[in-house]
Amino acid sequence: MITVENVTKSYGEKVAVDNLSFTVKPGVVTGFLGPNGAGKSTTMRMIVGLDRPDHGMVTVNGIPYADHTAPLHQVGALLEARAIHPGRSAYNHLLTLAATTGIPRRRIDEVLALVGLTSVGKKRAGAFSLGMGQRLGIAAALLGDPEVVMLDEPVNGLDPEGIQWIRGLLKSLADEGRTVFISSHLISEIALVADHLVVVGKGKLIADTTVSEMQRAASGLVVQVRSPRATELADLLLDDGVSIQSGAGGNDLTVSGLEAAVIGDRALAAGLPIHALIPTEVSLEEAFMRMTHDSVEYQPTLEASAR
Ligand SMILES: Nc1ncnc2c1ncn2[C@@H]1O[C@H](COP(=O)(O)OP(=O)(O)OP(=O)(O)O)[C@@H](O)[C@H]1O
Repeated sequence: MITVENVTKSYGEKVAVDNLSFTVKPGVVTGFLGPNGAGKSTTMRMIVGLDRPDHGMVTVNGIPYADHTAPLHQVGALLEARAIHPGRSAYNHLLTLAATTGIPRRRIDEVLALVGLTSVGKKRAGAFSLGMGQRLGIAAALLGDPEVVMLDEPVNGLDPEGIQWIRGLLKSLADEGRTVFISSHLISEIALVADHLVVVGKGKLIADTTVSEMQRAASGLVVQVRSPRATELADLLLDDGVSIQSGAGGNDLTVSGLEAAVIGDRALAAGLPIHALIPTEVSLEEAFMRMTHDSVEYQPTLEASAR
């Protein structure tokens, strides 16, 4: 279990994490999602004590990381900045980590097998592909047989087979009762591997939800409506948070911000006929973009996005 409570962290004037609170529970894969610069890596660094909150508290299994007597058994982390000596073999890289933390040698063979690198364990890590490098990073994170596994952008750059592999691995770690916490700035990546989502933007919590709830909430809110009295209906529905676009024929409306049932009820109450009422499927990408639009730190300028 990871608990982040009212955490704020600034670098100079820049507020990287802003009064953030959430809990990551054991037994499920939780995705940590947000646009670039949202504060994900900063939060993860605070979880493993590489950075200190200015305010608030971060605990792992009830106590701050630094206060654990055997922290590698508590949290295994793969953070973005990986330091692997390119001339060293995968085995020796893990041996160095194990030796400095009192982990027995046999565990190295176990984690190499777990990530599918047994046959290349003696090869130079410098010759590894991106996917093999990711596997080695994950092997290092699992070395201490940790209760909490935390990986920063683990799917980044993996091919479909690699993604499928990591999905299976993360699910099996969660099924063993571990806490699994992974970050990404792409919802398409995280939806493939996570069940629960913590969404942040500009250092603040935007949503603490499941992938399916997020899809459902976003999907229901764009509705295609057809009515021979569309203009009157549009006037009736228009309100704060509701946007309406008219179709070319004059009878069609695209209503965002109201559920189909509410539109139907209001039309009935006003005696306006409805000929079609169709909730539109919104992709997860669109749901995520809507949710985080105001929190994207580096918006493309109109000129750049038009190019
Ligand atoms: N050591 C630092 N010094 C100054 N500013 C920093 C430092 N670390 C992070 N920041 C700033 O804090 C904000 C949050 O950065 P962070 O790396 O935590 O975001 P992120 O969500 O992990 O982004 P990404 O998806 O791009 O990795 C950014 O604006 C970043 O520039």
